[in-house]
Amino acid sequence: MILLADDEPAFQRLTGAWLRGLGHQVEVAGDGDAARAAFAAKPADLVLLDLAMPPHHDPEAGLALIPAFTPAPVVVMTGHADHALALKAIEAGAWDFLAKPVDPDLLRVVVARALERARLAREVATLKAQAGGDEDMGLVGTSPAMAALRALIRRVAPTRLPALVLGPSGTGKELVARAIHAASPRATRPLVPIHCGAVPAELLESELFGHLKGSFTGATTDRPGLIETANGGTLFLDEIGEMPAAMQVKLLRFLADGSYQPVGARAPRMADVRIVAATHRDLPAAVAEGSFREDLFYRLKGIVLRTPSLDERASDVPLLSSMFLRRTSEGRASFTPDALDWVAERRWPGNVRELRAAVECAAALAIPGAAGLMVGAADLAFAVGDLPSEPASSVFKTLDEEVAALERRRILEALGRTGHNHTHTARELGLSRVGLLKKMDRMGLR
Ligand SMILES: Nc1ncnc2c1ncn2[C@@H]1O[C@H](COP(=O)(O)OP(=O)(O)OP(=O)(O)O)[C@@H](O)[C@H]1O
Repeated sequence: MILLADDEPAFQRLTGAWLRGLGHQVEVAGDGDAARAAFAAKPADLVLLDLAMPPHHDPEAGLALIPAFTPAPVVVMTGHADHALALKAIEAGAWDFLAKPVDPDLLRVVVARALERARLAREVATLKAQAGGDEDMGLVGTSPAMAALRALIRRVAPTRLPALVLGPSGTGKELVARAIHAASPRATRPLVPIHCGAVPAELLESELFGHLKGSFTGATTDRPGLIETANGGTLFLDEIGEMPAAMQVKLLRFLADGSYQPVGARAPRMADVRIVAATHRDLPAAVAEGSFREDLFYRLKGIVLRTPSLDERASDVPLLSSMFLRRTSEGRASFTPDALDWVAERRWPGNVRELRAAVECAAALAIPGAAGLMVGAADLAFAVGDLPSEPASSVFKTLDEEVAALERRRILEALGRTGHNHTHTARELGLSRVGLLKKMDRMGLR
């Protein structure tokens, strides 16, 4: 189906007739809002978009609309002299452009190419999902707990049910959300993550639902929210337990009937979005103490998936460690035999995230020897701060070298803890963000 978004009735009739004559189904929308609503109700395979439509008649507003149709290819229609605008549209994600008045032969070719590209993208995504379905779905581990988790993901993925991922910090809840999306029929559409605790409460509504121009100071253009961006796909609400009470009500409404209201909009809009939420918090306890709405909890918990702590799947630790080492060193480093025993014996309260940071940090600190880059137990112990002395594989010649190694270690550890968030890392280390970035540049860590 092709969505033809243009406000001129004569153009709608003529172009619509050409396209139908070529055997396509056509849906017509006369302004930006109608185009979005039509796409939300039934995502088209291709969008033909006039950039200057009501109510703004402003090409910039037209450009801002383009991402709303992801992943359908968008062909923009511009005036003959509007080459610069057409190029801007391509930069904004449009697939191609047609100059008005549209030449029917060119229209036929451009439409056929765009539809073919959409078909190929769908095919690639389906093949990827099928191939991934037989493998580890991005979740490394052969323990029974991981096998059970993967089996549940495969059963849940094809449904529309909301999923709630619970488990301690650093156990792969976000990976589970990604795996559900990738194995679902929505895989060709976007997966949009948002960390509910990281966005200030007063901005969260506009971030999720979008806003209209002029709805508050600083709202200089219409801006789609993450729900609109995720249309047809999946919205991952990370740390749902941090969601402010006022937003919990609005989210509940969206979960109940798929409707939401952008800030400043008069009428509600609809979107078809699957929700996957996650938290390391005890949500039933939050419900019991009144900080999380009970009705929202029951809506979210369509299916509950639990990510096991590393303690519950200790047999996976060596496999995960080897995988992280291979990835971080691009296959150039290996563990000495004592290293794998060491990782298997140690407790990992920060779970996979801590293990990953330790391996990456040890690999970065290890010094190549005659046998290549070998990472030993002492390097790992040094990396996690279990050993106050220097790594076994290195001998510092000068105070500067020792200070540099310490600096590097502290930065890598902090990056690991904050999930590579530069602002949080800088704050933790008492540096300015720019100062941290400069140091990382100097150390080749970016
Ligand atoms: N089974 C796994 N296989 C490979 N990598 C994993 C696995 N589980 C976790 N990881 C890695 O561990 C890190 C933490 O994972 P993730 O962010 O998904 O955890 P989380 O449970 O969402 O944490 P938090 O509750 O702190 O948000 C990531 O780097 C992720 O790639």
